[in-house]
Amino acid sequence: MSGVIAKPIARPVTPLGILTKKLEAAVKEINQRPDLPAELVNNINQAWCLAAGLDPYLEECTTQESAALAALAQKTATEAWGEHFTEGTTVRPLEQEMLSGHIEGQILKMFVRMTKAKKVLEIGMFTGYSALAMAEALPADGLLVACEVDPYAAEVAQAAFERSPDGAKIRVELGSALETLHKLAESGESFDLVFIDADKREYTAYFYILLNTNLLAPDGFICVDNTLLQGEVYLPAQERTVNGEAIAQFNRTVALDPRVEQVLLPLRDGLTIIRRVHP
Ligand SMILES: C[S@@+](CC[C@H](N)C(=O)[O-])C[C@H]1O[C@@H](n2cnc3c(N)ncnc32)[C@H](O)[C@@H]1O
Repeated sequence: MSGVIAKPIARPVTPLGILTKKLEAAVKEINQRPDLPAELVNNINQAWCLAAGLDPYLEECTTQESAALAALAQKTATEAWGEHFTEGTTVRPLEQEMLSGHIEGQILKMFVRMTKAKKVLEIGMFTGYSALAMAEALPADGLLVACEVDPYAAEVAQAAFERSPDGAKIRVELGSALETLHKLAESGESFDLVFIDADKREYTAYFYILLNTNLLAPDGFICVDNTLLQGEVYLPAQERTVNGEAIAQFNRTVALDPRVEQVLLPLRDGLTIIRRVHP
């Protein structure tokens, strides 16, 4: 026995991951077909190499995550999330694929540094990977408020925060994100950077609360995860899931709102960056 805990393989949850898996299946198939034209076989093999090589190359060229983040990613990957839900340990069906991870964590961390944010709001914390990544870039007197509805996920996150020198900058708000946002707005809180990553069907409601109150600081930025929703937003509308339709509507809402400017980055499952426009 090696003593190493096996890490379950994560299923692909990004357009690139799904594309790579489909190309891999096509490559297996065509390589057993000597009758196919060599150019077709070559093109499909090259397409697979292009797709499969991108994420590992991004990993290779991006600053390594801290030991605390690596340990948290490992802990999240080895939790029995399916059993936790059926046994009632979690109140929501959670899965390891929800964790943003190394590249997105480093991007969010970079945004905190670039914007010189001192107060960050995260809507949807899960086990705390993105919260801790952003907290690592905050100044010593910075604050990150993280909203999470699941007590077990919050417990895993809190344990990781206590093991990190940057964990003390994080305040967890347990409960429904919408209720927490109203409470924060009523108490006059304001944030330089907001990361939206909770219930996809509530994204538009989060967006409106942030813009209609002072929760988003006048020069603040909003980062929104999963705005490509595994490609569903640009694939035929009749094949969309409920979440896919919710994100497609959210993207339209943002695009039509004259109070903001935005860009959708094709990073992982899509990351939209939004800024309030000053007339
Ligand atoms: C995709 S995960 C967040 C991943 C995390 N940001 C990260 O990068 O590791 C979404 C989280 O939002 C939480 N969530 C979903 N709906 C929520 C709600 N209405 N209020 C608060 N949290 C919610 C889920 O329990 C889950 O932990």
